Amino acid sequence: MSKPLIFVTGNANKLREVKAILSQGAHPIDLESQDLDVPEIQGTTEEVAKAKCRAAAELVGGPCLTEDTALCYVALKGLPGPYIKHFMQTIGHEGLNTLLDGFSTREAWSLCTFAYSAGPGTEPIIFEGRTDGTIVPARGPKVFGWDAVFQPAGFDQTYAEMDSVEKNQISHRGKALAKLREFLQSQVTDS
Ligand SMILES: O=c1[nH]c(=O)c2ncn([C@@H]3O[C@H](COP(=O)(O)OP(=O)(O)OP(=O)(O)O)[C@@H](O)[C@H]3O)c2[nH]1
Ligand SMILES: [Mg+2]
Repeated sequence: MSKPLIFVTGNANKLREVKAILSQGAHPIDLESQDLDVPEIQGTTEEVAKAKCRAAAELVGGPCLTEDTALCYVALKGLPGPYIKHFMQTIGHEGLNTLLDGFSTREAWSLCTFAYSAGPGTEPIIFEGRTDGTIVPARGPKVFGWDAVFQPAGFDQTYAEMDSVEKNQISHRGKALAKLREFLQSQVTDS
């Protein structure tokens, strides 16, 4: 390869290890690094939610709304959090339970984050709703995400066992939507 390959990273330790390995062998790879600010969806629920909304606004080319849902374990200081989708797809309902084996608490909270952007380049506004509960062996229909393993505090049913009206009244999403609705309605003018 004539031109050096650009490794986009701001991490000097990564660069050192990658350079060391790629410079070995019959065809050493010539690397250069550039510390560029590229989207990397990792961080707090708020950071992930805002990044999603910014990207969506660019694609939509105007005002838009996004929503990101997190499932946060007390024992894991809030993880899996915004990464719950990948956890759910990989380890399923059973894995979401066994993940907590050996910990002293199975408490969790579900967190919904709506993000509204007025358009590309404008900072998203966040509306959050949180419901505390416990992770339990799956009960009820397994039609929506991790509904079957989340039992809200003060109830003896999982989200999956509740009817949708009851769930919406107490859910993370229901609480976030109440705030979002107030905001959106306050934006409406009579003109
Ligand atoms: O049991 C559940 N009760 C809920 O109330 C709920 N809300 C979302 N989810 C799941 O949690 C992950 C979030 O990921 P997520 O926010 O990125 O959503 P998504 O990728 O499905 O949609 P979107 O990103 O296109 O809006 C996904 O696996 C969703 O299926 C829920 N599961
Ligand atoms: Mg998603």
